[in-house]
Amino acid sequence: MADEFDVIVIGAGPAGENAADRAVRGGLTAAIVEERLAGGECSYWACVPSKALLRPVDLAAEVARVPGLTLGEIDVARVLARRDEAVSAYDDGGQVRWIESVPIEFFRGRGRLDGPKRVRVTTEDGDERVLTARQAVVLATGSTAAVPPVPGLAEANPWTSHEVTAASSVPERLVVLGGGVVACEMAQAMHGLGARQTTVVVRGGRLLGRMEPFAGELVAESFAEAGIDVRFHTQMERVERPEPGGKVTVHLGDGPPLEADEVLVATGRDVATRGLGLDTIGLPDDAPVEVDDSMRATGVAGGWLYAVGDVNGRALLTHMGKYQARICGDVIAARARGDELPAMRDLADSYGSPQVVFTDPQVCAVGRTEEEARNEGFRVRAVEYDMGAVTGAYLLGDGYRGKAKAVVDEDRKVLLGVTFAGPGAAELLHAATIAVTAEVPLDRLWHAVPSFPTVSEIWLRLLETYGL
Ligand SMILES: Cc1cc2nc3c(=O)[nH]c(=O)nc-3n(C[C@H](O)[C@H](O)[C@H](O)COP(=O)(O)OP(=O)(O)OC[C@H]3O[C@@H](n4cnc5c(N)ncnc54)[C@H](O)[C@@H]3O)c2cc1C
Ligand SMILES: NC(=O)c1ccc[n+]([C@@H]2O[C@H](COP(=O)([O-])OP(=O)(O)OC[C@H]3O[C@@H](n4cnc5c(N)ncnc54)[C@H](O)[C@@H]3O)[C@@H](O)[C@H]2O)c1
Repeated sequence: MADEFDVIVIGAGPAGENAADRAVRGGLTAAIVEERLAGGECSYWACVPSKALLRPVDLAAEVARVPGLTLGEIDVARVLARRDEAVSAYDDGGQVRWIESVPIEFFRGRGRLDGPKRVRVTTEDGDERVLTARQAVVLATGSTAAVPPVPGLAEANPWTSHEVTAASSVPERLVVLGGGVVACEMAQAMHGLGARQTTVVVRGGRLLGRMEPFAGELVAESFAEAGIDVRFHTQMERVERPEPGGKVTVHLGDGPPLEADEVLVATGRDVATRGLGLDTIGLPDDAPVEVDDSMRATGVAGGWLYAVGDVNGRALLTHMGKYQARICGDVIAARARGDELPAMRDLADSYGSPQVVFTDPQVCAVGRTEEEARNEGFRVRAVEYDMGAVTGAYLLGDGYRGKAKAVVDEDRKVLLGVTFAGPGAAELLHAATIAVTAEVPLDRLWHAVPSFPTVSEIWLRLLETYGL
């Protein structure tokens, strides 16, 4: 095996794999270093298993809304088996074969920067090898679950996204800490699969605090109806678990303690930079790796270091990491050829990344919220519409509840952001992403006629509400 490549990527998650792939497509040689499983968090402990667990729960909610259909018991063992299939039973053979077919050289081991353009790889057995990059090193090491310093919490060995997505059984009583995306999705999945007593402990007053407020309100209503107990404005003060794996007692800032079989911590992510050798090149190792819009790390002499995906802290989403990676691989190949192509720049992150939260109701958004747009100084007008009043939504089931909001830049008459919250709303998002990213003028968007009777008629209603 060679020790010298044009590009060396550390981390074979979705971002790392795409960066290496694009560099090779651009005519370069590439190696990728992965300490665990090729495919990264997303494939085994995040997006893929969480959605495999949520799908039956989502479908059960849909069935319950259609008169004449009756849902039987969810066969949890089969749901878990399908999740195992979705994560290839935690075997990355298929991914490694794809990597090698590109061709990208695959190194299993922990990668660490060892000075400019050098990567030290340590295998599980402790063998070491130093690889040298002719053009660039790309950091794509992702992120890990953050565990806040609540007394007794770490000692109680709580679940994080890793354990909950890989669960081999469903706890009867679950306490979830956090009110963000992981907390909402996994509380819903676990509750739907049998965690009959699910309590979500939220320090603030909202679920999904980064999105338009109505989104979290609709999810909270749906949780209350389903019997998920959401405690707002509550702190987790102390946790006790005298027996490893045994019962957990969670003490809150107010009210009686909660008894549970498991605690899930879903309070955000730490970027995976520790021990990566950033100190060998004068960068901090406890913060996201700052990059410019070509994904090149700032403040590194010679400009040979790049960072894509969660590790640069721009947008903690698989599709955005992959997008950044495509830009990164193309830029590295172009610079190696001596081209400096200004078109290859990250524009999408600055518009506001699209995101789908797979709860019931589904929540999806792209661009800026009204509050963000106003804070950034845009002259804004926002319009809202009740999605349940759209014929296509009504036909999806009884009691369809949902809401949509469009945030308009009044100076340019283009959309700055769109949010939908409602059952099945996920597939509405890409139209919004195109409208926001392509800055389609509203009087042009008016001529994009939605089909009857689809939920997409919400577009027509939003534009009519705006005054078109
Ligand atoms: C429960 C959950 C559900 C999610 N669902 C979604 C979703 O539905 N949609 C979505 O877009 N996003 C979702 N996300 C976010 C998504 O998982 C991340 O944004 C995505 O995985 C980031 O990709 P990445 O390639 O940057 O990093 P990762 O997927 O974290 O991959 C990084 C890889 O680098 C390896 N690595 C780290 N350090 C080293 C080292 N020193 N040497 C060698 N290898 C190393 C790791 O082992 C890992 O394989 C979810 C996250 C969680 C926690
Ligand atoms: N469907 C999806 O797109 C999807 C699904 C899951 C995760 N993700 C991504 O993964 C990332 C991580 O998700 P997440 O839910 O862990 O993070 P998050 O940032 O979305 O939410 C973290 C939550 O924890 C709370 N919190 C933080 N510190 C706390 C503390 N000390 N005590 C109590 N509460 C605290 C925050 O107020 C917030 O409600 C997100 O940025 C998201 O983009 C995406």
